[in-house]
Amino acid sequence: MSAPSASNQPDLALLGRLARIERICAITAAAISAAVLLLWLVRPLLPALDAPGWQQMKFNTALGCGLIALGLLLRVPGAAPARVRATLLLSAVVLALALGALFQYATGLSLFIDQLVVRDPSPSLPGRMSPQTATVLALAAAAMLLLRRTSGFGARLADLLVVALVGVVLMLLCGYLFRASGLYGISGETVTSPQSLICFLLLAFTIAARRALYGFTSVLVGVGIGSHIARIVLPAALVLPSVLALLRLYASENGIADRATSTAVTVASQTLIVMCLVIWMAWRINALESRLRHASLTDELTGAHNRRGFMLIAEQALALARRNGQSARLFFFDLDGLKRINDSLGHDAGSEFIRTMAELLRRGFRESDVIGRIGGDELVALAIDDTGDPDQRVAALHDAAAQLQAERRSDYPLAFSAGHAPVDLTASRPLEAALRIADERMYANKLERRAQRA
Ligand SMILES: Nc1nc2c(ncn2[C@@H]2O[C@H](COP(=O)(O)OP(=O)(O)OP(=O)(O)O)[C@@H](O)[C@H]2O)c(=O)[nH]1
Repeated sequence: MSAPSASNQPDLALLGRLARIERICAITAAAISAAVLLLWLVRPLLPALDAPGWQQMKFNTALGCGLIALGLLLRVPGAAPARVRATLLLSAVVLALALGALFQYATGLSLFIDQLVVRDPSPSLPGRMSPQTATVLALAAAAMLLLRRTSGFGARLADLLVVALVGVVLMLLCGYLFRASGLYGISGETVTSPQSLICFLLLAFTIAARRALYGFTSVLVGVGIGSHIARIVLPAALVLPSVLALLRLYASENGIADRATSTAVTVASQTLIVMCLVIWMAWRINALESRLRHASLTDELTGAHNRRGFMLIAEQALALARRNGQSARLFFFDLDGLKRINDSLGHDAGSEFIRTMAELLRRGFRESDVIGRIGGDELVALAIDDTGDPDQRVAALHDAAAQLQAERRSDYPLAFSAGHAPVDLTASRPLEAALRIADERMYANKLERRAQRA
């Protein structure tokens, strides 16, 4: 995995909510497994419990689910090393049980693990978990063993195991939903019971969510734009195919529509929904991108463009002016005595001075002119098609500053030095050249004002 970027940082509030849901899922799976284990243990004493149903979940399956759930409850982030070791031990026991069952199916040999604790009255393969159940438990246990790997082969294997686990459990769920019995029971004796399926769903969700702290699925809990979009689109991607397929099944089974019609309607609806989702995603990404773009080009203190924003927008304004045959003039302002104000009245007063100057420029120039703060106390304005006298404009700004100072009874003079230069639109780098000249003239003005004060 690549190094975590700012966008991949986890959303902590979301992680907190997810942790609560994980806990509920793990506790529910543990409770179902414990109930089934208890029934198996008391069954010899209470023959009435021999009614079929609950026994479909074998003792070893319930034990495996219970141990995985217990491991998830013990191995919360930041758990003590002893708890981590206990979890690894529990996972290893489940892995051994599951692989043992698969070995028995593959070889026909018996490892005597099926009825190790309780006796199962089933006539065929008593006590043996189904192959698909053994697969789920083996994947879950192996994923638990590698749950916290963040790099290298172990991390990739953990991610692969989690994807495989979710895939197998989804296959079982869809088998039930669409009555494709071959998916959840190869034969009558090797059926995954509904109670097992519920446990598998809860455990697969919890393991995948827990892995989100360390691996592939971490993108789903990040603060970035991609994570945000994925969180909204993923539920639709998970649920939509099943809902449409179920509707199609219902329509054709109840004679509402023939197979061809229901297929056509399903495909058309799916296409329409996916199309709307893609368009919505594009809108959302563009909106988030422009917010980011705006933030990266804006000076937080004044709301004017920062240096990068000013250069970008001013270049565009100049290109337009060149095309329209308009003139342009650049004004350069530098606050007087900001350091002294900072030192005597505090940084907040200094920042307020900068904000006030930006406000004065906003009022003194047209909305279509480009205003920016390109340095600590340096502000600039690009005036397009400005036919007025630039010195008069600067004088008007000094007057406005003096008036504001009187109105606010400001503790310091709202004083600034200014320089301006016409932008030569035929030059190779007109903006940079005008900035340099206007800066030099501003500095000359600053020396003049200092000399006047002295
Ligand atoms: N409060 C505040 N101060 C800032 C900010 N950015 C830069 N400064 C300060 O502005 C001061 C600028 O110092 P100088 O360039 O010497 O400018 P000056 O004190 O206005 O001096 P003259 O330009 O010669 O009048 C520095 O002390 C910076 O730390 C800001 O965002 N807020």
